[in-house]
Amino acid sequence: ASCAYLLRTKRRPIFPVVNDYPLDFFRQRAHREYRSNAKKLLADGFAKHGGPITVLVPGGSKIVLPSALSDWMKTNRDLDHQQLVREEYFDRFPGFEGLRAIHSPDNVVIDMLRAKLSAQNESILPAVDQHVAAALEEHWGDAESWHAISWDRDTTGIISRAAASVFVGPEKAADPEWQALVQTYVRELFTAVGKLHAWPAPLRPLVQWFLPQTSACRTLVRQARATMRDVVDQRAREAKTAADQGLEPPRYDDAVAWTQAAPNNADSNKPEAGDIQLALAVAALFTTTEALKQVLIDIARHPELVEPLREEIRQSLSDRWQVGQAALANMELLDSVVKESQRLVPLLVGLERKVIRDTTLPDGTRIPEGSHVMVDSSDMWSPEVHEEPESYDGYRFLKRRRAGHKATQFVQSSREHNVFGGGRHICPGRFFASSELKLCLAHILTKYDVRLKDGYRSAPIPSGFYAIVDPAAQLEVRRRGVSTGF
Ligand code: HEM
Repeated sequence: ASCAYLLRTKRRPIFPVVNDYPLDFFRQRAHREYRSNAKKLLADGFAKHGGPITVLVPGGSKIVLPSALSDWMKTNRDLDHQQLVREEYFDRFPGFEGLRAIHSPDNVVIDMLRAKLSAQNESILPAVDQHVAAALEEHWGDAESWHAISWDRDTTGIISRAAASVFVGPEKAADPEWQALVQTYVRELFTAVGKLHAWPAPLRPLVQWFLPQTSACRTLVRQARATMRDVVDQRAREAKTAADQGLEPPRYDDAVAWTQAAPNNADSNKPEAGDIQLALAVAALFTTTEALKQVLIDIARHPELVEPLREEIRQSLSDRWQVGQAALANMELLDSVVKESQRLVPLLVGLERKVIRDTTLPDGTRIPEGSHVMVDSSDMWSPEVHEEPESYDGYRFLKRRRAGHKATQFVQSSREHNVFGGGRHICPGRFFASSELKLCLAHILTKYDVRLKDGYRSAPIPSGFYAIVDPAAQLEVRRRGVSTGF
């Protein structure tokens, strides 16, 4: 047994290990504690050691640094987020092209998001607004009596369509087949990644050929590529016809058009249009849907927030439902509510990086190449940062904003709230996520009442350093007697 232990321990951990137990030769207890008790492991570890710690996780170990080292992490070029995605999400496997395209060498996806989905872009908002309205009608219906929604389908469906209005454009945004394709891809891909992690690393390249989820991903990539080739070809034909007739070609304001117009479009390294669409869905769908789900649960649990939010939405959009960036920026209480919901889903770590060459902490400790590092996120629920940190206060960030604190807005990442990461890899989709969420919630709160099923208690499900919003939440809704506008 000790030989097994020695074989597994490739290198001695440089920081104290917080889940190393006597006689736990096969690390069963270490992994169990990590999976179900990580919050306490980290809290106790930092209290005891007062500095960086190591946590044993299935397949290896991870270094967690105190949040005081966030700025060091953000600016350190020896640490890389892309390498982490490459290794931890297996982006070289066939079928995972949608993941690979996020970090394609020409950076087409991230450059496009930074340029086109900034806080300034107004032109995309009407399409998002229109698709959110249509998706809500389709998924939540118009029954004026209380009825349960299908929790995952009827939240994912709205975010997916809101995003598609900007990602894939008018031809496919409302197409149920396309919606099913991208949603299934994201689900199968993340499931496949989880399954692959359960296998020893050397076997994964073989195992991936036999998992049903990876096989589904390969099929879906082929379908996405074929569909998007048709869209691109059709647009090229339209442009040619218009040019032949001396007319202006139709204009498109979506990710298909933006990436086609990218300077290196002719580059043979450029990912296919279908891969780009899948990449956008991989980055945008699960994250934003999780945020919507949690805020819906929190609003249902705090009905006292509903009227003030409705009033703020009414004032921001005016009686004519005038959607624009200024209107969204005026929804300060809503912004605070969404950020507060995000604060309490216990994502225990942030700024995950791979060490791509040996690096040195400010105190001189060397961290070797290949290490997996991240920072502790417990400032989000620390009594030193927040009053009554365990309780939900929708006004929390609004009050902090009015009191002159920094980084109080949803899109602002900081040491105390690093849910969007930071430094050169900071989430380039956060402005869009904010617009989508605000528009969804503006429609939902204006048109629907929401509540949790009587007696139902909901809590996020922790899984190691991460957590998912309650996947079985029972949300009931009813249509109010109000149409769009007011
Ligand atoms: C509430 C929703 C979202 C959350 C919580 C979120 C969170 C994150 C986080 C934590 C990172 C890693 C940053 C780092 O480690 O420094 C990230 C990266 C990224 N996000 Fe988001 N994200 C969200 C929505 C979106 C959306 C809507 C898009 C696309 C429109 C998007 C696109 C990306 C991309 C492309 C990256 C990779 C950046 C890079 O590697 O340089 N995200 N996101």
